[in-house]
Amino acid sequence: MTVTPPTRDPESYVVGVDFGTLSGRAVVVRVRDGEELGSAVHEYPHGVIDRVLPTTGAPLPPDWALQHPEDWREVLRTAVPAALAAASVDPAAVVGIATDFTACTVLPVRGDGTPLAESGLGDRPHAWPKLWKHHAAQGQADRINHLAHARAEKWISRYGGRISAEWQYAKALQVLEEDPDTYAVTERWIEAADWIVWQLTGVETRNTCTAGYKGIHQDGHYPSEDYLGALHPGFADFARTRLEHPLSPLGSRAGSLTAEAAARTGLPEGIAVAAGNVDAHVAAAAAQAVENGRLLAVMGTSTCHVVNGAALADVPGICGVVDGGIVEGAYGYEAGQSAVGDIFAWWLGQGVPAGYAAEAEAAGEDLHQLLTRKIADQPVGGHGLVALDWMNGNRSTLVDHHLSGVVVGLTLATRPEEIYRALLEATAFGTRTIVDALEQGGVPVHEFIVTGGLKKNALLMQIYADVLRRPVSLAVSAQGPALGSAIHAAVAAGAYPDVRTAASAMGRVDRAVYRPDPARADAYDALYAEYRLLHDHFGTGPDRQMHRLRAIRNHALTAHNSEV
Ligand SMILES: Nc1ncnc2c1ncn2[C@@H]1O[C@H](COP(=O)(O)OP(=O)(O)O)[C@@H](O)[C@H]1O
Ligand SMILES: O=C(CO)[C@@H](O)[C@@H](O)COP(=O)(O)O
Repeated sequence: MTVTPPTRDPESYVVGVDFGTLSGRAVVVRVRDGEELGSAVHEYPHGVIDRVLPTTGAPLPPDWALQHPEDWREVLRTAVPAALAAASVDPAAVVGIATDFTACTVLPVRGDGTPLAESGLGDRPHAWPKLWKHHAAQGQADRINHLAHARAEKWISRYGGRISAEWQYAKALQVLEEDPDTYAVTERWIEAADWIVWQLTGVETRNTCTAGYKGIHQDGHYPSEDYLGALHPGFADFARTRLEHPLSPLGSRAGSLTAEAAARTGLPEGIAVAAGNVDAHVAAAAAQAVENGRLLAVMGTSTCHVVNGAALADVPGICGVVDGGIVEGAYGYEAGQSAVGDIFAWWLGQGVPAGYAAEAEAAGEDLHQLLTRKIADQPVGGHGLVALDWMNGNRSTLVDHHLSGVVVGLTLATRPEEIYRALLEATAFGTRTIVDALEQGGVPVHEFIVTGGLKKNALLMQIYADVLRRPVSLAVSAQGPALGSAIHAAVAAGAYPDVRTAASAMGRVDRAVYRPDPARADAYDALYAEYRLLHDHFGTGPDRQMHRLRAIRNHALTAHNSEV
């Protein structure tokens, strides 16, 4: 017997889908007020592919990170219907869907959008989608930056003076140089943010956010053929042949849901599909952080910092500034830390004795909660440690993924929870460096707002308030990016005239939940000074020790892999 779910009509609803690093989350939201009625998560079966290629079992070189397109399609097939069921709304009342993605997660495709990895080239690593944290193109990024400065390319200052190895051009150039046959059959090079919209609408579109921040699209142009050809003669036509496409502004309607996508998701055919977006930028709407000076830190596996400004400023070390990159009518600034929660998770996986796991289980806690509780009352500096937050390289403000982690001050008395706290603090110091760089570069920051999985750690939030000497506001939603996408879906469906209006009706924020304590803030100033000494020594000083160690590692592993 088919049970018809109770319907809350005549309300209308929208669906937001957030494609993260390890899973995709769908949320069903009421258009009138942003109420979240149901959600569902689908973990990617292949997760992050960083050890062996699934098709052949061949080992991947160091610093590689790939994903499987089928994992993303499965989110549409499973999480969207599950969220609809959890919300108990009649699918016929859903008027739009929007998606956001990690970035720069990018893939080579045929002219019809078929991923190369799924069209006969599955045994070639370079045919697979490269995840944002694929860091094996640092050499290409270094050359991109060197040449841009040598030729005084105007756009380089919009990217803090350095393009990251995580962004589109370094990754594409790596394909061309290491697997020219795969590059030759790449008809389009597309952000996963736009590819997923292609799956929903059946037509290719490109959004202003990823084109601007990750695709070096500034003032209406991609980098010139002259510049690209000077990088590599075969790269000259890269932007014209593989990227060029009219751009869709954020919140605009990219197209309509096809019959096939309707069958896959359980949503009505023909509803609005919004232009693609990035997980960090889209979340600003959910946290009411679209007004100038409200900086949103999206804190999870990594942290992205996004803030709008009225004026165009070139800020050294930021990821980028894009006109309308977060919301129309403002310059959107992005900066970031390539690992935050990932660093804490690394430590729990490596450095915690078995007895701690048993203690956590007995207390009904996870290890994050246990270590946080054990160390929460220690006075600032009581562990005698300072760490660098570069275990996944440094995105801002050094833009160098061959930098690595450091913990200074270890003794035989150092406890696991003390290292955990030093790592929490290191990420706060990294954020202080970024906020200071923005302000010194001419981008005012009036408010610091947090969204993402880490906002639930009260010790971490208090450390950020103390280290930054600023109140920390919290987005209300536990699903910042997915709610942000839902807000963009409402605009694309015509329910609101623009994203700002929709954000004020559908977004929520709790202001100044954590306030700085002056004594702790003073104590943190002393530790921050120690952090800066390490930062300058390893990050900008003449001693390139971290780069030498990376080269020694790569040489050893490459030699070993070619022997086995
Ligand atoms: N209580 C906690 N304190 C600190 N970090 C945590 C805690 N619980 C989970 N994490 C970290 O949060 C990260 C996941 O954040 P989340 O926002 O859910 O994911 P994503 O960034 O992929 O969207 C993981 O790296 C995990 O180590
Ligand atoms: O880099 C960006 C956005 O530019 C993020 O998508 C990337 O750091 C991944 O974010 P998550 O940590 O998975 O939320």
